[in-house]
Amino acid sequence: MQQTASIPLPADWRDFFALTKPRVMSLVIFTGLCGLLAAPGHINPVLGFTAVLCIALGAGGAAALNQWWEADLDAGMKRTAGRPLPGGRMARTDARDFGIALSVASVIVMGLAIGWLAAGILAFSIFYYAVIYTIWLKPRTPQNIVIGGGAGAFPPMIGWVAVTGDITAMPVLLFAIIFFWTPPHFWALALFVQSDYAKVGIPMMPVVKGHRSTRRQILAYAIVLVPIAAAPWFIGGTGAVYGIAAVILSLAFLGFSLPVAFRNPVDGDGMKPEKRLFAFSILYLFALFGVLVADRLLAAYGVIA
Ligand code: HEM
Ligand SMILES: CC(C)=CCC/C(C)=C/CC/C(C)=C/COP(=O)(O)OP(=O)(O)O
Repeated sequence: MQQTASIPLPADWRDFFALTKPRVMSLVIFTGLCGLLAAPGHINPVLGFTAVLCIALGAGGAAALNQWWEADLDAGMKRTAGRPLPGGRMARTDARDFGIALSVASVIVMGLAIGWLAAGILAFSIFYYAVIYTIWLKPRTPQNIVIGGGAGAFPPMIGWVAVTGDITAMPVLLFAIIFFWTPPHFWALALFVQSDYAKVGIPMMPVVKGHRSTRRQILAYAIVLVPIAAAPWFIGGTGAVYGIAAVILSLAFLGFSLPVAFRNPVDGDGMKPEKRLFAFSILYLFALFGVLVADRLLAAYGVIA
């Protein structure tokens, strides 16, 4: 519902910053930066910085549009009730305009400074998150984050394409890694904030199919992630440093998923395995993409073949 002008709206720059979901987007930006640094070829550092800035602005803009659309839902959940819109610190139209401005600016600057293929993928991922996921899938299907997860998987591809100008097997594999990582990442969290989603009628997997089915699906995605994460090495796109680290990290991810998969929680047990899996999912992606870049730098400086 639109807030009335009589309500004081003391929004300052901190509220606009919060609207970009900076903590979540830090990993989105990091994977975009790693895609750019791991790509073969050279990009002028100023242009490289511009490309990453555009990914950050686009992701932040999409996050603002997500919160513009979901202000009423966010007001109903403990985890999100303090955000700038449900907190009553910002007019809803301001969030919408801010989101549109960031999104449009990011795509135009990316197109003019870097290239229109990277800009096109950026525009599509903004549309994917703000419209396909937020407006269409999220309120309709428990597969919302499986399909919608595609939006968050594009940033490394955008970074890569900013350097090379074309889409090859490697950026597609980087996309696939985040695509298969997203369900265990999110469902681990959904298992311990399930009552919040149920309260506002969002059909997240644990709410619709129950926790047992969600747990088994987490395991299935964690299993598939092992070969997918190692695939850049199998196809010769990286060296053994990445390959071995990818296998170890992915087996650890599987190790964190196993206790979640076969657990039957009781009230008040703290949901520790689920919380550990969620925390490790974030560490996993930071580490995997970090090693991807390290592997490339080691090869570039002749430390490894
Ligand atoms: C559709 C896909 C996804 C969904 C539904 C999802 C959902 C969530 C939610 C609800 C949180 C809790 C954050 C909060 O309290 O506001 C979270 C945290 C987080 N997500 Fe995701 N996520 C998705 C994909 C991604 C992707 C693609 C990335 C990065 C590549 C990512 C990175 C993070 C990080 C870093 C956090 C921790 C933020 C913190 O420390 O507070 N997520 N995610
Ligand atoms: C370049 C570009 C556009 C990148 C987009 C990156 C992207 C899609 C990230 C998804 C991560 C995210 C904030 C999920 C939150 O889900 P939610 O919005 O359902 O969570 P909530 O319940 O906290 O609102």
